[in-house]
Amino acid sequence: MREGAFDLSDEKKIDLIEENFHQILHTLGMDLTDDSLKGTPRRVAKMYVKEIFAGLSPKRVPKVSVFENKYNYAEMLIEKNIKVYSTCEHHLLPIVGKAHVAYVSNNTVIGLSKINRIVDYYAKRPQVQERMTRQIVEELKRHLETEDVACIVDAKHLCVNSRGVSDIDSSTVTSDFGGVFKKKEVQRELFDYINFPTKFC
Ligand SMILES: Nc1nc2c(ncn2[C@@H]2O[C@H](COP(=O)(O)OP(=O)(O)OP(=O)(O)O)[C@@H](O)[C@H]2O)c(=O)[nH]1
Ligand SMILES: [Zn+2]
Repeated sequence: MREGAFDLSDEKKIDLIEENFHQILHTLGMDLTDDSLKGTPRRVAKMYVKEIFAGLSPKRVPKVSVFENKYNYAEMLIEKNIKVYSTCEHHLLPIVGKAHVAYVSNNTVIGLSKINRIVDYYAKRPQVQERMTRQIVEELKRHLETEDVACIVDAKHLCVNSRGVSDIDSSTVTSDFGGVFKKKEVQRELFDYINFPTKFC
């Protein structure tokens, strides 16, 4: 991350990005007096700062309370099919997919939704999938005070699916296996749970 980037307020960032997007669209020959286009530079700026790149701001890191594992639950816990909406940093096109996160408690547990929130926080940046996968695991290791954390991400990159090589069906799988998840038999158990057909209706 560039030094000093956090010194600017969100409002200032939106103003500057708006100006630059105005210039980009103008250069492309778009008529920025047109009703439907004239708000676009500011809309894009707001979307970057407040939505799709909101995870660049450390003040938005999810607050995670940890609890003692009073349930004496000693097996792996998996939060699966977590939605991933991210943006590839090479082309600024969407990355859309699912993350599956697992951990084995070292006497510490966290609220389930915090896992989804951590995934979302690191997704909301210009990303590469490999880095995002590792960041999710590192953040959870820190809160849970254990190495026994794993994350698998399966996502479609629109920069691959909709332009360039234009391969609509391909997706990218990344994984990070910490501690006990380095063992093949533990990974197999994790894959079985992920592939378990969860149907509620
Ligand atoms: N490793 C990795 N590569 C990615 C990710 N997202 C996009 N890419 C790739 O980053 C590469 C950027 O390569 P360049 O050759 O600089 O870009 P380009 O000329 O537009 O490449 P093409 O996409 O092949 O047209 C492309 O191969 C993308 O598919 C990611 O999350 N991880
Ligand atoms: Zn890309």
